[in-house]
Amino acid sequence: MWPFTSPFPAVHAREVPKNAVFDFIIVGGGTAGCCLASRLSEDPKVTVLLLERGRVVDDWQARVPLLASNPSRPGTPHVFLPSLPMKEGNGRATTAWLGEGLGGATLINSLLYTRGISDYNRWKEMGRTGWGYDTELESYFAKSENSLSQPASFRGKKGLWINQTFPEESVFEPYRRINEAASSLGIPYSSDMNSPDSPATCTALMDIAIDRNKHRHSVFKAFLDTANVRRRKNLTICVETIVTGIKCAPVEGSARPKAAGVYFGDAQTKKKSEKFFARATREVIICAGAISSPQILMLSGLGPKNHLESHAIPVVKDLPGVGSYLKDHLGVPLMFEVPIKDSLNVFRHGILPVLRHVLKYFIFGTGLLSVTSMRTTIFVRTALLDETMELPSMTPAEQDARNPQNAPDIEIQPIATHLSNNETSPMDDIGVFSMLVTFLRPKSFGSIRLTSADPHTRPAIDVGFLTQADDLPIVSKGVRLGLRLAQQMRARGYPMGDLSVPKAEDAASVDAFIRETMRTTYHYTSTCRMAPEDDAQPGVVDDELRVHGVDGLRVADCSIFPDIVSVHTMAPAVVVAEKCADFVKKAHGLMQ
Ligand SMILES: Cc1cc2nc3c(=O)[nH]c(=O)nc-3n(C[C@H](O)[C@H](O)[C@H](O)COP(=O)(O)OP(=O)(O)OC[C@H]3O[C@@H](n4cnc5c(N)ncnc54)[C@H](O)[C@@H]3O)c2cc1C
Repeated sequence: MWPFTSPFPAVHAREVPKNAVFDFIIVGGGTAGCCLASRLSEDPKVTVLLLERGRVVDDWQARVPLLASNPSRPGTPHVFLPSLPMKEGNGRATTAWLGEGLGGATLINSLLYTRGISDYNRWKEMGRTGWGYDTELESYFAKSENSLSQPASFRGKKGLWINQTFPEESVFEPYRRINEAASSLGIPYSSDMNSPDSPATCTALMDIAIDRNKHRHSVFKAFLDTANVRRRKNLTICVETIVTGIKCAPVEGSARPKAAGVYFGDAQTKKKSEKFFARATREVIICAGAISSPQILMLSGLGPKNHLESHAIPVVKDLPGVGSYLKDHLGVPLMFEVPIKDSLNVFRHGILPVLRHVLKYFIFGTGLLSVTSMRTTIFVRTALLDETMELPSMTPAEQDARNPQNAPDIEIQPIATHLSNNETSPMDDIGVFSMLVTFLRPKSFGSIRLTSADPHTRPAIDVGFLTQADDLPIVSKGVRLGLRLAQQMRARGYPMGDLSVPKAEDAASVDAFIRETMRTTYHYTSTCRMAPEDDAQPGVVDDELRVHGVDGLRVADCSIFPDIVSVHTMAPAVVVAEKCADFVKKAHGLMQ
């Protein structure tokens, strides 16, 4: 039992034998990569190499749900990457945050498990065969999860990845108060927002990926459990290793090159001159996330021709879609002063609250440390709201969560702390409650571009927020909904002072506030879209995630989303991996 468990069986780049050969090589041991490595290595006859840039992080702090997501904690496996200046955001940058370690973003994220339903039916309407929700993806969601709280038959009970709800939402008074406020505006409550029968516009208690011991259930812990990995002699996990490119070799008698293997090196930049290569006899699958997957493709000569030539990278295949359609959910934080006991900042007020919650966690598995900072949420299709931000009664057709027309376009995420980007803030010492007004259906898109042909240099991130005119009015309505919720909370006697809100509620003041405060919510997608090459926004992979024009090469992570989903992106990333595993097994005659 932890802390006496044996160390995780991972190796480093220089320990992989020279000219090693594997059936499958997976690039990136993040959310999708861990799941895929687990599925492919279930078959002892195939060999799998998983290469991950970050470390194995499995100390006690990494297991405590709340602590692990604190970037100021030394040892948090993450990187911050400032974006390019936002043209529509007064030239400010926003900071992308990535989890870098075995488990990827699930090492540091809020663990909220949201499926999205109509999103996949929209993908199907866009022409993506095999990606609708009901008959095509629901079983994959169920396969990966073990839902401890939700009884419905479409929720998985035997999967490796545990999630549960925490009925203690009232730990923070504002969470209970905001739900009451939403209800007073006519927004219905859903007991399982992942149900196809839930109203699409709703408030909900979230499912959170936390195990029975109240430990963070990252995909690393779920899919690559130490004992399991030890038994799998056919799975090699290589960490602190950066993949620098894919070798695409010509194939005799074919116009299409084949992915023959992977170049990699030590992720420590000081040792970057050491170079290694491993050969893949069957496939290479890139799971490096929506920021890095397009970077790796471009470094390998797969991307927009002119861009590759500008970095003197020989073009293997002109793929204009690589990195070209980055989508993300922009967030606008509204912040209010509340009593300190109702805020996570209570931890900064003396040792007693800290001791109380540490004891509660380690003795009973309860208290603030046992859950991440979010518990409830509000999803709204703003077109349904009237001018006063109230929701007139919805028809059954308007509530149908399967219908893409009904997908929410705004989420109001209640968070019991401030959302200042500064390392220290005057708001550290007072009670703060934030509503992160999150825009779920952007038309705007940005891009990922190389800044150098050196794989150790991070790419340029242009988030592209609000570059399409249709987006701002919806974000503005979302902000006004947030302000109306605050008004309702106050009207019911909850003391809230304004800390960061628009100066006034007229359109100009709200728009100015949005431009001054908008930021990423870390849901990067669609940089290697699943779409045909001749799509209006050219695709990178086909409906079975194979890279156009190259054999033996797939991409499987959030980058392949044909369009961003209107929920959080962790569970959808896992479903992409589950689906990819079956594509691969089928293609190589490995289906049981
Ligand atoms: C702070 C934060 C909070 C979030 N909260 C939630 C939430 O509560 N719920 C939710 O649903 N979503 C949340 N998200 C989003 C969600 O977690 C991610 O969108 C999703 O997990 C990404 O999965 P992925 O497989 O595409 O990429 P990742 O999980 O990012 O995995 C990519 C992996 O590839 C590795 N890699 C990259 N480049 C290389 C290379 N060159 N060589 C080798 N390895 C490489 C990386 O180190 C990483 O481990 C959050 C994200 C963040 C950052």
